Order: sequence, then C-alpha cells, then structure tokens
Amino acid sequence: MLTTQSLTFAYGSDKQFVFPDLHCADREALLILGRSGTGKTTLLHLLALLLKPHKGSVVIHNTDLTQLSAAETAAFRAKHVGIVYQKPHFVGSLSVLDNLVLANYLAGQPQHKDRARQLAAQLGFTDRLDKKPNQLSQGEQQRVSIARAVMNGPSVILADEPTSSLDDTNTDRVIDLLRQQSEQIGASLVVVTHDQRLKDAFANRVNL
Ligand SMILES: Nc1ncnc2c1ncn2[C@@H]1O[C@H](COP(=O)(O)OP(=O)(O)OP(=O)(O)O)[C@@H](O)[C@H]1O
Repeated sequence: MLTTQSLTFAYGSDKQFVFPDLHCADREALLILGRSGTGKTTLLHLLALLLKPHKGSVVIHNTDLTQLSAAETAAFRAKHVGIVYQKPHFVGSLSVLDNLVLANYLAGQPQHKDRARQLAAQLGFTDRLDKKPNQLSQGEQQRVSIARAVMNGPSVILADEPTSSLDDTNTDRVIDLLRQQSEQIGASLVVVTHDQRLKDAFANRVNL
C-alpha cells in the first residue's frame, strides 16, 4: 500500500510543485497522467525518496519514508520498492541474468537465480538470459526491467513512462505484465505517463 499526503517540492526558488494526495492499495493500480513538464518523473522520484520532499509524507508498507535516514531509505527502497525507469539502466558488462540477481544483492538478499529464470519464462525472455542487455530490443529490455523491479517481491512497483517508446502491441503487453506481476506479489502499481493510450486500461487515475 502506498499513500502520500501534502507532498510539495521545488528544484529552485522559481517553480513549486504541489502534488495531489495519492492512495494505492495492495494489488491495485494507479495511473498518473500529465503532459510533459508537469512533474511526473519528479513525483515518481519523491515516491521512491530518490528526491526528498520539502513537505508531506510518503507511506509505503506502513513506513513513512520521509522519517528515515539516507541509509535506511536506501535499504528500504532496495527491498520494498521496484522501479521501472523511463530508460532502462543495466550494467552493460553483466548478462541479463546477472542484472536480475544484482537486484537481490543490492537488497542484501540471497541471489535467487531460480526466481530470475521463472520471471524470464513468464515475461518471455528466457532465450535472452545469457545475452548482454544491449543485445536486446527495447521491448525486451522493458520486460527485463519489469522482472528486475519485482525480483525482491516489493510492496510497490513504480513505472516511469514504461510504454512511451513502444508500439501498441508491446504497450498492451507491458501493461498486462506489470498488472499481472503486481497482482501476483500483492504490490501496489503506480504508473506515471503522458501516454493517453493507457487511459482506458486503468480505473484509478490522477491528472497532474
Ligand atoms: N534537476 C532539475 N533541476 C531543475 N529543474 C528540473 C530538474 N528536473 C526537472 N526539472 C524541471 O521540473 C519540471 C518537471 O520535470 P519532470 O521531469 O518531473 O516532468 P515530467 O512530467 O516527467 O516531464 P516529461 O514527460 O517530459 O518527462 C520541468 O519543468 C523540468 O524542467
């Protein structure tokens, strides 16, 4: 479960963001829609405490992240928050399989290669596990990003524009996979996007 209250943020003195309060229960999905520059990525980074809000709270798994120290925040994020970034960030020298188990390592968990293989089978990239990330297509990389985000069974999955570079078929597929995965592990799914194609796929929507 994820809830926020009275979140505000500013990069400098000129522009202040005041975000609407959010609520997303376990196994629910929330779409945050907004045009370019409205602060979608900023909001997502606040939800993951990659940016610290000026005011307000972010509660995930009954913990107010704004009350944690920097080290506690990093440990909490690695374990409880799965992030699918706008552009996938992988370690280029590692195989896809090793990029997946790296998520376990960073969360201080044992490395679950079986879990990685199981996710690869569900998301349809088993034959890519031994390749380097840059040998994969964009759609394949996006599916690997989803697998990596759920490797530790997080409480919340945050996805930043997960479909903006995908065609209609891959867009439907990626959204179905995000939903399936979040339902399977009982996580809240929050997607931020300007992609109006996603509007009808989500009952819960917030406009920025
Ligand atoms: N590090 C930064 N320093 C100063 N201003 C920033 C910084 N990052 C973003 N901004 C500004 O904050 C505003 C919101 O940026 P943000 O990336 O959150 O928007 P967005 O809705 O995700 O946009 P897009 O859909 O184009 O990715 C923009 O006007 C941007 O120029």
